[in-house]
Amino acid sequence: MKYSEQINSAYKAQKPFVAYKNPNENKIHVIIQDTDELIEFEDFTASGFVFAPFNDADKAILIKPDICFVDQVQSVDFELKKNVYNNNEDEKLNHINIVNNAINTIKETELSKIVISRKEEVLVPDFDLLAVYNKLINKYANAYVYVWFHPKVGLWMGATPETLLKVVGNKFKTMALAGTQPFKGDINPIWGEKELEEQQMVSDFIQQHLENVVDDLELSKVETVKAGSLLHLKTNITGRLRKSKDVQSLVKLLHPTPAVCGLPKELSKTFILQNENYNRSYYSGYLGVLNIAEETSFFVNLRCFQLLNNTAILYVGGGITTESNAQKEWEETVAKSQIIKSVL
Ligand SMILES: C=C(O[C@H]1C=CC=C(C(=O)O)[C@@H]1O)C(=O)O
Repeated sequence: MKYSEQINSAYKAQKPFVAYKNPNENKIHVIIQDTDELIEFEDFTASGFVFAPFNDADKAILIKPDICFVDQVQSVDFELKKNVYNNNEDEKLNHINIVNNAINTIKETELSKIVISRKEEVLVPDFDLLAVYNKLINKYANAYVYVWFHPKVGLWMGATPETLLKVVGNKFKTMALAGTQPFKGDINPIWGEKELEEQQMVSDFIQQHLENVVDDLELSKVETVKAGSLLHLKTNITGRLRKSKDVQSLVKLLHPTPAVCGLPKELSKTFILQNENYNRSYYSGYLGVLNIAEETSFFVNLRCFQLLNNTAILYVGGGITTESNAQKEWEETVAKSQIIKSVL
């Protein structure tokens, strides 16, 4: 069977499933659970597909790998929708107010970065799961592109540029991702001080925290990476785990990353939970395979949406520092929302 048939039949039968494509791979992996049991994820020695929320207070879910399947990506020809701008003045004002509040808080406290996000609703009366998923796969080759479904939770889909953690044996990889500018044809553009500093903070944080729990920690030079119509700054980070059970402590250290939460972690998380005025749910959580074929690969749930009846709920955010400009931060979230809107 093709992956499209696997996905369609699991969805129709209301079975929990996930399909994903790793960055720069031409394969779709499908994992299906045979029952509709909602399995809470707590045990890092388990095997399956993890779907974890931003806030640990919410439930992380495990899909059991009862059926596993790999297939080639199907290529599709299509036009991306252009300039699907958000003209909702209330949403804009609300976001700008929270961003200004974050900038003032950073100036007055020991916080140096807070990631502020928002959600946006788009009506999708003729939503076609496979058509949208195939567009995301074909458009975002270097992203991790997934569709996840549980009959007791709902449907999520996304194309994320951020790896939380990849562990094979005792070797691990992670990344420090931050800073955004639109791609205008040059893959090596000049970056502003705000973006360079923001990314450096993320790198420093990861380095300081990992030094105590891993060996041979190495950080690459900062490079520019393309995520659809956007560019980000990234440092690749590699090392060796001291004990295999350290995966759990590594996840605890890294999640939520400064790319989705802020610095210091607990203070920025508290600010987010008290001020964002909505529930991020699984946006900026993490997802991926745990102990399947000796591999654990988790990605941060960015550039994603949730399907609720006939509405796609998109989630977008950006890192705020003292150098931020609230109007520009709003525009950055609008640009990020295009990644999803252009395929809906
Ligand atoms: C929080 C998001 O992006 C993060 C990842 C890369 C660059 C980011 C930035 O420039 O602010 C964000 O930290 C999002 O897409 O919702």
